[in-house]
Amino acid sequence: MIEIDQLSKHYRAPDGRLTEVLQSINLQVPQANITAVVGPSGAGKSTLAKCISLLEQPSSGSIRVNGSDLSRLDGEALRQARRSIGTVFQSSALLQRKTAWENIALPLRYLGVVDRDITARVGELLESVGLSHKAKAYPSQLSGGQRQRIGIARALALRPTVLLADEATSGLDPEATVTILDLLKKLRDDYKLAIVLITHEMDAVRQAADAVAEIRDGQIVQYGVVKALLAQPDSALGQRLLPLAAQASDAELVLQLSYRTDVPVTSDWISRLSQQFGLRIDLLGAHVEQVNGLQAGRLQVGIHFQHERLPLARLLAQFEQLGLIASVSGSVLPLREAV
Ligand SMILES: Nc1ncnc2c1ncn2[C@@H]1O[C@H](COP(=O)(O)OP(=O)(O)OP(=O)(O)O)[C@@H](O)[C@H]1O
Repeated sequence: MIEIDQLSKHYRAPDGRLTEVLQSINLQVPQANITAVVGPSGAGKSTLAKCISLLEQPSSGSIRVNGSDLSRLDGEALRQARRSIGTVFQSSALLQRKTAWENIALPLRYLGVVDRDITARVGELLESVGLSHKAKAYPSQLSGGQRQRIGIARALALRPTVLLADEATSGLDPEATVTILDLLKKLRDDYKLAIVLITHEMDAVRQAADAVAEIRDGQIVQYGVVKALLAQPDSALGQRLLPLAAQASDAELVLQLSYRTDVPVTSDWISRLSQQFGLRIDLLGAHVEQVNGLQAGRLQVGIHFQHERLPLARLLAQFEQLGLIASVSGSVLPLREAV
């Protein structure tokens, strides 16, 4: 488990002025969990990654891995501590003149592990990233996604409990991205890894993350469990996880809907509701996907009341029964009247 507590980082410019890059960051990633950190360019993601990978010392605050504070160490203690955190970056940074096998073996060689144990461990790692057949290939003979998988195997060589993946899928094609994200999920489950996934791609968050934190101007401005965010029609992060392009409507009431994650939504809900309450329901936009084995969806609908106006609370309750959480995003009626 990694616990980041009140982490701040500032840089001092040559003229003595301070630039506050991270301010009081709190983030916990338990074992067997992938937490994504998203945010716009310049928000502080790379600086956070450097602090987690112990390349930079925090100005204040702590970073604890399995209870021990790694942020105040130096020398041999720091070298030892680094082993509990594996890192993969955007470019897999493999040595070009060494084979995939030799690249993975490097951290073990530096540590003085005996040859027989290196052979066993590298074999195991190649298998866990699905590339046993590429042991003898050089990086130039591998695809971008395969290089990244070898980079992940190397990051895991010393059996870390935390894996930091900093833009690990940026620049990969969609197919390779899916392979890497599936691999991260498998490693999370097999090795109970706490994975910090730094990314600017919401697709990656949707496909792989259990939780997501949004960082802006050096601060965490939103945090949530992905499953819960997907079921919140009015959460900004949830909306970005399942972005929706909806057409305009002249309906009396426009509702945002999200699938509840605990009740399956039947495909005929529009006709059922329409018939039951004499409504015309226009589907203005929809984004429905499987997310971590769950059917997740965000929809926008326009409601025309054909007969009497149904009280809003009653209508929302009907949606909820059908497995849809609704919130009002537009109404031509004063809402008081609609209620
Ligand atoms: N060594 C440094 N000295 C001074 N300012 C720095 C230093 N490193 C980063 N910064 C500043 O800190 C802020 C955050 O930078 P950082 O690289 O962490 O952002 P980021 O979220 O990773 O952006 P991107 O997605 O573009 O990589 C930026 O305004 C940057 O200029």
